[in-house]
Order: sequence, then C-alpha cells, then structure tokens
Amino acid sequence: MTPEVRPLVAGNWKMNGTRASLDQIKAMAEGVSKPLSEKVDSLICPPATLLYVATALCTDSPLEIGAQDCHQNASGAHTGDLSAEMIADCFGTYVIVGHSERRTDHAETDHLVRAKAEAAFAADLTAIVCIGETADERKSGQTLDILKRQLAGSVPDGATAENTVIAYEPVWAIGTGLTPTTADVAEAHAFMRDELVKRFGDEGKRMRILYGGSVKPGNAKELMAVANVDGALIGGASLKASDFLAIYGVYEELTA
Ligand SMILES: O=C[C@H](O)COP(=O)(O)O
Repeated sequence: MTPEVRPLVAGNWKMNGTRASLDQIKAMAEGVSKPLSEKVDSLICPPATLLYVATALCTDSPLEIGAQDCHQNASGAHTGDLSAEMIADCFGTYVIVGHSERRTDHAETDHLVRAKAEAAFAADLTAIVCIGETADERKSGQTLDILKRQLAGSVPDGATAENTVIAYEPVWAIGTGLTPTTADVAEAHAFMRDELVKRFGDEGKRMRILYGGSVKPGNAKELMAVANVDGALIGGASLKASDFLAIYGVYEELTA
C-alpha cells in the first residue's frame, strides 16, 4: 500500500461472460458496501457486450464498470472497434489499455497504448495502463529495463493520479498460478514509483500502481500489503463474486 493512496480492486473478465454472468456483477455490486467502499475503490471490466447493462446494475453501488480496450480515435471507419467515447456513453468510467494479451494478440506497441490512454483521457475515462515483463525478459535480468521502457512509452505526458492507473502484470504470472515473491513485487513497484515521481512529481506519488497476475483470495492479503501496491488487477478470480469479494475484503484488515 502507499500512504494516502486509495486502493483499487479491479476485475478483468477478458473474453468471458454472457448475460447469465450478470448475476455475479449484481452480487459484486451489493457486496462492495460501506464502510469499506469509503476507503477502497472497486471495478469490473466485463466484455463490451455486457458493458451497458452492467452499469445499469451498479447505479446504486460504488462498484464501477469499465472496458478492456478502446480505439485511439474518437470515431470513424474502424470496424469492430470501440471508442473511449462509446464507453463513457455507456457510463463506463475506466478502460484497460495495453494489456499483454492485446500487445501479443494484436501487436500493440507502447506508442499505440499511449494513444489509447490519451483517447481515454479525452473521454474523461481513467486509463489502466498495463506493463510487465515476459518470462524470458525476467530470466535475462531485464525486468526493470522493460518496466522503464514501457512506462516511458505507454504513459502519456498528461497522466495524473486521477486519469491514470498503472497495472504491473508480469506476463508469466498471468493465468498460470505463479506469482513473483513479495520481495520481487516490492522491488518492481518501488522502481515504478520512483520512475513516476521523477516524471510526474507529486502526481506520481499518488498514482495507483496495481499488481496483476494470479491474484487469488489465498494470496491477496500478502500481495496487497506490499509497499507501493495500491490494489489488484484480477483476471480469473474476478469471474466469481465470492472470489472477487474475498479479495476486496482483504482491505478490511489492511485499512483497519
Ligand atoms: O488482467 C488481469 C490479468 O491478466 C491477470 O489475470 P489472472 O488473474 O487470471 O492471472
């Protein structure tokens, strides 16, 4: 955790979820209640097909709804894409950009990710900018260099603590059940914090840095307690309300 920084527990459903899954969102919306919701933010990013109806389920809840990607342009001839404006029009408030699955499946570069984050700012969305090293990059000792390069390339100059969240997701930890040691997480997050402060000053001190990659109810407390870890970006374990709420609930103790 970072003193004075409000944690964010975020779920990314990836290409999972149909209308039948809306019951889970309803249960999450009911579960993220006061007093914890006064100290901890919560977010679910369902597939685009569920975005609008999901926000309608959350009108009386602190649970926010976001999208998993956006196009860098506001509108136009881009078949199959979704603009940040469209997400905002559906009452979404966040958008994930630069997830490693997008970087791999769609060859997204740092330059493109930065443009998508800028599009998110223009639509008053908060961009969750994902970065992280591959297994080979870690083995060859390049982790911090990769984080430095991705932060510099993917995060726009206009980033603030309000419009930007960083998500550190080691690619080898995503969906594998593997996680870095808490010492490795601490080292990576301290490094990112320093980079952000060097570039953005006080905004960088307050910018949230999430950890993502095999976060589960069983390991969440240990990971979320690490210095400069300001929440989680959860894949698989965000599909079930009980798991998501168990992870959110670790902040009962951490914020006590
Ligand atoms: O966006 C979420 C991450 O890719 C983590 O996924 P995971 O929790 O299934 O490992």
